Amino acid sequence: MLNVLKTENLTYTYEDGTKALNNVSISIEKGDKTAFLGANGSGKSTLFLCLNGILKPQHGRILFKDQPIEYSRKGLLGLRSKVGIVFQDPDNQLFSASVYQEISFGLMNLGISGQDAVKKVETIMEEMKIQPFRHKPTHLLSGGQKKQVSLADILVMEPEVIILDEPSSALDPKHTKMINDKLNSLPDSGVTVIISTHDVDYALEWADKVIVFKDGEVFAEGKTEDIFMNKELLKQTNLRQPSVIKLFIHLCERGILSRNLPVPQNFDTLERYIIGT
Ligand SMILES: Nc1ncnc2c1ncn2[C@@H]1O[C@H](COP(=O)(O)OP(=O)(O)OP(=O)(O)O)[C@@H](O)[C@H]1O
Repeated sequence: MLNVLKTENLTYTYEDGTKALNNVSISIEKGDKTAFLGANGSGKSTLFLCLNGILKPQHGRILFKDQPIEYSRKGLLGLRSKVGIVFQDPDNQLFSASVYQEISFGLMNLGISGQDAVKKVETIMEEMKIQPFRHKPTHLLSGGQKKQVSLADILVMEPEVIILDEPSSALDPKHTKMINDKLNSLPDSGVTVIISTHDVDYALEWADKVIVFKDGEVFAEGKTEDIFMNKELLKQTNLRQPSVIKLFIHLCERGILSRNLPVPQNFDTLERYIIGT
C-alpha cells in the first residue's frame, strides 16, 4: 500500500510554549478512512494544520507521497491543492463576499478559470445542495450551511486527501447525514479521508483505522474494531466503548451470540446477528 501522507518525529510547540505535538510518527495509506480520536487538547487539530502546511513543525518532517513538504509559496500551493482541510470552525475558513466567490477562489488561485472553473463550481454546488444560497455572503449563513460551503470549497479542488476536523460538530441530523454520505462515498473514488471526531459510534461505523492521541503523542493505533474492543486502552484515554460493541460483548457473554462473529460496526449488523440466531 502507498503511504500518501507520513510524518516522522513531528514536534510542534506554539509561541506561548504549549507543546502540542511530541514526536508524532504516523502514516496514512491511500484510499484509507482514518479517524483520529483523543481528548480535547490532545493535538489532533495541530497535527492536521501541520499536514496541510499551515503550521511548520519545529522538528521532524512530513512527506506527501514520499516527498518532503516544501514550505515555499509554490510548494504550499501545490500541497494544498492535493491535501484539503475542512476546519472545525467554518469561520476560520470562509472569507469571500459570496458563496459562489468562496468556492471559486481556490480554483482561481490554481490558475483554473473560464468555463472549466464555472463547470466545476456549479457541479459541486449542485451536489452539496448549495444553490439556494449561492449569492449570500458567507458570514450570513447558518452553521450547517457554512459547513456545507467549507466542504464544497475543498471538494471543488478535487484533492487526493481530505482532512476534516470534527465534520459533524454542531450539525443537525439532515446536515450530518449529508456530510456523512459524502464521507462514505469519497473513498470509493480513491480519495483518502482523515477525520477527527469525539463520536466513537461514528468512528466505529466509518473508519478502517483509528489513531488515538494523548497529550500530543500517538497513544495507540490500529484497526478500528481492535481499538474499540480494547477496554483498558479506552479507559486510559477516557474514550467510551461504542454502544453496539458493548451490547455485542454482553450478548456474547450471555451465550446469545458467538464470540467468533466479526465485531459489528453498527446496529443493523448486530440486529442481523440476533435475528439470524
Ligand atoms: N494558537 C495556539 N496557541 C497556543 N496554544 C494552542 C493554540 N492552538 C492550540 N493550542 C494548544 O495546543 C494543544 C493541542 O490543541 P489542539 O487544538 O491541537 O487539540 P485537539 O486534540 O484538536 O483538541 P479538540 O478535540 O478540543 O479540538 C492544547 O493544549 C491547546 O490549548
